[in-house]
Amino acid sequence: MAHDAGRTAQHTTPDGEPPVEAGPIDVAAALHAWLPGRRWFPAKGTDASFELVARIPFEGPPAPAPQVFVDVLRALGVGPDGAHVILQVPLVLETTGPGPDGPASPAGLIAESGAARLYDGAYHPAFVAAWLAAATWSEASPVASAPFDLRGLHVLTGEQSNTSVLLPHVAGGAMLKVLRSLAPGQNPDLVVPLALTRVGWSGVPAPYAWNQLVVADTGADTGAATGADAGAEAGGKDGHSWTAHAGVLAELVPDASDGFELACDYARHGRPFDDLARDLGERVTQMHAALRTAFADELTPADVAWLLTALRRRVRTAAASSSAVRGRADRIEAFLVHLCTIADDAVRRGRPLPPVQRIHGDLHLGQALHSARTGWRILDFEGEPLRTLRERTRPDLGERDVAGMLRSFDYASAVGGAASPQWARGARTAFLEGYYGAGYVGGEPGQPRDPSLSDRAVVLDAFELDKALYEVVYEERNRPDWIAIPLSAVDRILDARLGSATASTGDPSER
Ligand SMILES: Nc1ncnc2c1ncn2[C@@H]1O[C@H](COP(=O)(O)OP(=O)(O)O)[C@@H](O)[C@H]1O
Ligand SMILES: O=P(O)(O)O[C@H]1O[C@H](CO)[C@@H](O[C@H]2O[C@H](CO)[C@@H](O)[C@H](O)[C@H]2O)[C@H](O)[C@H]1O
Repeated sequence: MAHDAGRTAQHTTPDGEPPVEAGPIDVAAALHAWLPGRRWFPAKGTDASFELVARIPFEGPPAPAPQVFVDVLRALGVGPDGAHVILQVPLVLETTGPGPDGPASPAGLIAESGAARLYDGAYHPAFVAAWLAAATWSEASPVASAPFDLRGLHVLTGEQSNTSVLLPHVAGGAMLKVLRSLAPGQNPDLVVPLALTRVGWSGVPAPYAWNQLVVADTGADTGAATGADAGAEAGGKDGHSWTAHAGVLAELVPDASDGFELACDYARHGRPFDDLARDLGERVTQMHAALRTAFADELTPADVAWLLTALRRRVRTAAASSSAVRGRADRIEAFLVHLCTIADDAVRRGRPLPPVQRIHGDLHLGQALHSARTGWRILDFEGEPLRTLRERTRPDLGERDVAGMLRSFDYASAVGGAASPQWARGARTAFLEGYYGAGYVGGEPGQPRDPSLSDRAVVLDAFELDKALYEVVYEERNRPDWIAIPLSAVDRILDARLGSATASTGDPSER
């Protein structure tokens, strides 16, 4: 996008160029106070430090309309293994009122001083209008062009890693997802749904439009917002500048319920979730088939040794940040040795694992929307936010997604307050029947009928354990009150495979 150099001449760089003319508002100080309290900030409660990587202006109506820009920040030491995380903060600075696109929601106000107001762009129609005008639109999207009808703009609240903005009147109804963490190159949350819709799978909301940021990490010019072709290699690092997908506009799924809220509600009222879980299992099978078609070049034979190495590495990562995980390290290692024996045995008997393939990577009930009209739709292909992009997009066994969903039934049972463990057991079995089909149905409760699926059951246990360990770290950082949910799952899985332990850590509060 060619930006309006006249209007955006105040953009800045970390090297001390003049800041956006924010009047009396010190943007850096305002962000420093505001960011750590955001749900999408990667490490709550830490005294994180930030550096401004780039300030990127968006085109918009001329002054005195509000200034629209994106601050790209490096938050230090808050990412996987203490790495830094690059954050995107779209901002709107009003100096003489809201401007032609209308007022922002007061919930988006970051700071004010005199007549000047600084807003989180996701809450401000000036940012959304500028974003839509700069976007690349997919061939599959309904016709949409400026001026956009932004009536009803509404930012969703909830447990989100990004920020979703409901736009009921854009392109017949759409959801704009502002990605908060940026990683150079292609973002799977755009590329995967685009590829799935292009192979004709309708189980995912179709992406309508997207934007990319070109970030100049050093030097005088800071970058530009573009709607580059998502099908083309998005570049990544290139000398001093790099590109990253920064947001996606997707088809709105109307009248849909969030899968986690729905399941909690069923659990709360003691209503079996089995039928919905079975349908969801079928949907996930279809998703894996569509992913194999869309990413056929990624199908590779599973390498058991590699899988084990990856599991061990992830256990180490979890143990490094959680004493509760460290206290269970010996039993976890014993479980991995047990897994190794079973895997070797399966290979000897001519029952190798299926090939690895592109998967969802962070599948749970909150990533599934249910509507009476279209059944289950799957969302959010970004992978686990605490992992590196490379790890998140690596081909893997479909069982990782299956295990993610199984963990979610456990969470729904705990959070919804199911009266009996049978609620989660019923949902698990039905989901597995839906996923594995005839090979699963008719076995002992919770066990597959087809013996070759027993090996997969061990793999499922391993992935459930892996996910529960990830959740322990996730909950420690985000919802410490919920840590008992994954920790008790860790103990349950280890006990079931190794026999029960008298005390894993000695600290009952950790169980
Ligand atoms: N296309 C859509 N149609 C309707 N609701 C959606 C759509 N996309 C997302 N949502 C809602 O927004 C929530 C967050 O979306 P998600 O993609 O999971 O974001 P995050 O990465 O922030 O977790 C979902 O749980 C769902 O309730
Ligand atoms: O949806 P995100 O990509 O932001 O995923 C992260 O946050 C999830 C919570 O919102 C977290 O999921 C965990 O909690 C869910 C209930 O809130 C539960 O259904 C999941 O099974 C559980 O893993 C997810 O792990 C995290 O990556």
